Amino acid sequence: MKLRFAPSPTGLIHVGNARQAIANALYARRHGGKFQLRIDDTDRERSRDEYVEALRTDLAWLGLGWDETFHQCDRLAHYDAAIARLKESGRLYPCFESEQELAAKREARIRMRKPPVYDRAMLRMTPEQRAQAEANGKVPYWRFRLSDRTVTWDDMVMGKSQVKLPSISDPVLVRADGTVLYTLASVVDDLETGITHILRGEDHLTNTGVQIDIAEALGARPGRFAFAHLPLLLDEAGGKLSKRFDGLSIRALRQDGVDPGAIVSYLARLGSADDPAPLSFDELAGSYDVRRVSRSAARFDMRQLLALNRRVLHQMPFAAIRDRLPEGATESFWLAVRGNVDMVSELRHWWDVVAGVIVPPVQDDQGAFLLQALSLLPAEPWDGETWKDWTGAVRAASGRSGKSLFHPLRVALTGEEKGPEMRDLLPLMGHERVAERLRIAAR
Ligand SMILES: Nc1ncnc2c1ncn2[C@@H]1O[C@H](COP(=O)(O)OP(=O)(O)OP(=O)(O)O)[C@@H](O)[C@H]1O
Repeated sequence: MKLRFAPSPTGLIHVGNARQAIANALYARRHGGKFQLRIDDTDRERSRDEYVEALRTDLAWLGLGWDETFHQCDRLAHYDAAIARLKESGRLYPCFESEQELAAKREARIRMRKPPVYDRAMLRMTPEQRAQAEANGKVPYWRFRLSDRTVTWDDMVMGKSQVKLPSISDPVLVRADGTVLYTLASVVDDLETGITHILRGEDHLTNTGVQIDIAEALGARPGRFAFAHLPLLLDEAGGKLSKRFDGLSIRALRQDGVDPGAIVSYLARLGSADDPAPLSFDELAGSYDVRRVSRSAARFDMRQLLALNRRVLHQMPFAAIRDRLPEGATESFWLAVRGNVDMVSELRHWWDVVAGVIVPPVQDDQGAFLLQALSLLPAEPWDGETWKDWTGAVRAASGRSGKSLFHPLRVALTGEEKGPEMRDLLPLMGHERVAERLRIAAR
């Protein structure tokens, strides 16, 4: 068994693309198959090396390793061989119509209330007419003659699926400059590199009908591939995601400090019968079933992702996050703050609170109270009991309790209204820092 993720390097991958990559990787892991990363870079105008680099980095960051990888551009000779075979069997035929001619034909068909399907005029050309066109300096591009049938398959997500080939225009597979189009290159690679299962977005449904026909024209047996078409992921407003706007790119989520494990957990189960839960890749793979993915479009919801991110961080051991913590951060720091952060990027602030410099806000009318609290601050060493002992003494001396006791102290020491337990933070801050902040806040 072998699966593949085959992005075109035309932009930063977004959560929709990542959902497909994750589905393929989980399916492969679940069933002991291989996972291939194929770079679909035959469109030289839109493909960029920096996006190849970016997508490798993003997939690796998500923890999606691959067993093999290649660029379509390195396999041009294989596509040429397939093109030669299809020409020989008469399935590829040369065309000379210009864009304008085709547009005019389409309009005419629409006016006659006929479907705007290519009329195969070029298939009826005589050899003399072809020779004449070429003598006039025209260079042909090549269309694939689709079979006159309805292609059906049992889709693992969409169920019984079909594409009526007569209602589709014969696809162009070779441009006039001799370069191959994705539609053919993809089939050649899937056949020659032993792909068995194709999980991809439902934007490929019609393509699948066409590609099954091409695969069979190249000698593949019917049913050679198993297919699953996952619904497209929409943004929160129900709009289409695009590699051109990078708001929901994996890169942006990474820069915002979202944990890769949370992204994978979220996207693996979003729009399926299973609720997203903070699970490791292996745990997700253990129960992964693509048939449980819903047929309707799923919406990406940032709040749900952040809620999951919080749960992932909450249970994360120090060793797993050490590299992403601010320099010098200790295990006790992590254990103190992990239950209170939505994103890794917030850790910088909490590290400054316990080990750096923050400027606490001046609190009106609290000066005397804060100085009184300062005078009762115990000497070090401090531990998990110090906060309780200290505030107990402050309560007795000031007569305050509840919010009026704790709130001014928390704000003076952390600059925040809410946050991790003060009993955990206090020993990390140490006497000198605490005393200084009380003094500043009391001014
Ligand atoms: N919004 C989406 N939700 C889910 N899957 C998507 C979405 N957009 C693309 N995909 C899937 O991502 C995979 C990678 O495809 P591809 O790189 O062609 O993405 P694309 O975003 O459609 O890019 P391009 O605009 O360059 O064609 C395909 O399986 C495709 O079906």
